[in-house]
Amino acid sequence: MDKIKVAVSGANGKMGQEVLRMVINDPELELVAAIDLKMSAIDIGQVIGHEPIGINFDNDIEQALTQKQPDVLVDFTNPQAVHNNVKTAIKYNVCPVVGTTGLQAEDIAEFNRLLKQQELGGIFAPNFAIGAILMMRFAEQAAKYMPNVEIIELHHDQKIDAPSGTALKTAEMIKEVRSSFKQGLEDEFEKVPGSRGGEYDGFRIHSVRLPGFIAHQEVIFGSSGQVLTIKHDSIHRESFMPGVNLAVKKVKGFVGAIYGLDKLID
Ligand SMILES: NC(=O)C1=CN([C@@H]2O[C@H](COP(=O)(O)OP(=O)(O)OC[C@H]3O[C@@H](n4cnc5c(N)ncnc54)[C@H](OP(=O)(O)O)[C@@H]3O)[C@@H](O)[C@H]2O)C=CC1
Ligand SMILES: O=C(O)C1=N[C@H](C(=O)O)C[C@H](O)C1
Repeated sequence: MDKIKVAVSGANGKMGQEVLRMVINDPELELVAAIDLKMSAIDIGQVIGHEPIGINFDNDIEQALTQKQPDVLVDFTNPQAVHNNVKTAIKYNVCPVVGTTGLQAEDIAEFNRLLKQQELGGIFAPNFAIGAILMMRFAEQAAKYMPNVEIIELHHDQKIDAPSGTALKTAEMIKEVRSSFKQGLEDEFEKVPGSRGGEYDGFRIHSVRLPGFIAHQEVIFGSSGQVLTIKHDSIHRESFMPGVNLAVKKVKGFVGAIYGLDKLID
């Protein structure tokens, strides 16, 4: 069987390096391009404790994709870079597997349209960790019975976007099953602006950013005389790799955009 040819954008980032290791260690996959800013100054082989690879591209996604003709582009960059990367991938018939967060519903809709035009599949997953996917599913189930809810997400202090993509996806899933209403007192006021967090469909999302954290989320449900907390912790970025690996292997099997890894799991 032919190996799946994989290009990685954001290759020198925290997630990108983990993806390079995962791809290199899977005999069914072939790493063909590592794309990042200032890439030519870096020995990416050394960065990930591997012999020199010699497939570095300096943020020239077009050159990387035309020269190396990958089957799949895995993108872990930032909310500014991801649009152009995805559109370029689709233009060159490369299936995008995107972990980058900060995308809006309109972006996914546009990617879906472009993917369908080219008869390609694409996966856009705010969280690739199976534990986080279960946490979101359990929260969705709980919200049917306990509609008073708040989300607290906690991440490392290098994270650009807030709330996290995971918190937003959780909120969207809760909104689907919860009758919309505003929680708390009508005349509630904040003595320190922002102290009650961001409001989404009448409930609150809180974002904590501190060194020491990787990626964590609690979904807290309260009702009369009881509290239910559903909590997930990614304590290493390895936690995301089985999900990325699954997405890389499945993305050529359908047409259009899938939003959320839960759609690939029974
Ligand atoms: N879906 C999931 O399961 C997960 C998603 N994420 C998301 O993935 C994204 C990346 O996270 P993380 O690895 O921690 O971030 P990092 O900042 O560590 O990595 C991002 C990398 O992308 C590079 N970059 C910036 N612009 C471009 C571009 N135009 N082309 C190629 N590379 C570029 C950056 O370079 P430079 O530093 O020089 O700017 C950096 O090396 C975030 O959006 C985060 O929320 C993170 C973890 C899990
Ligand atoms: O930036 C991160 O680190 C993470 N980002 C994703 C998000 O925004 O939900 C996934 C995970 O939480 C780690």
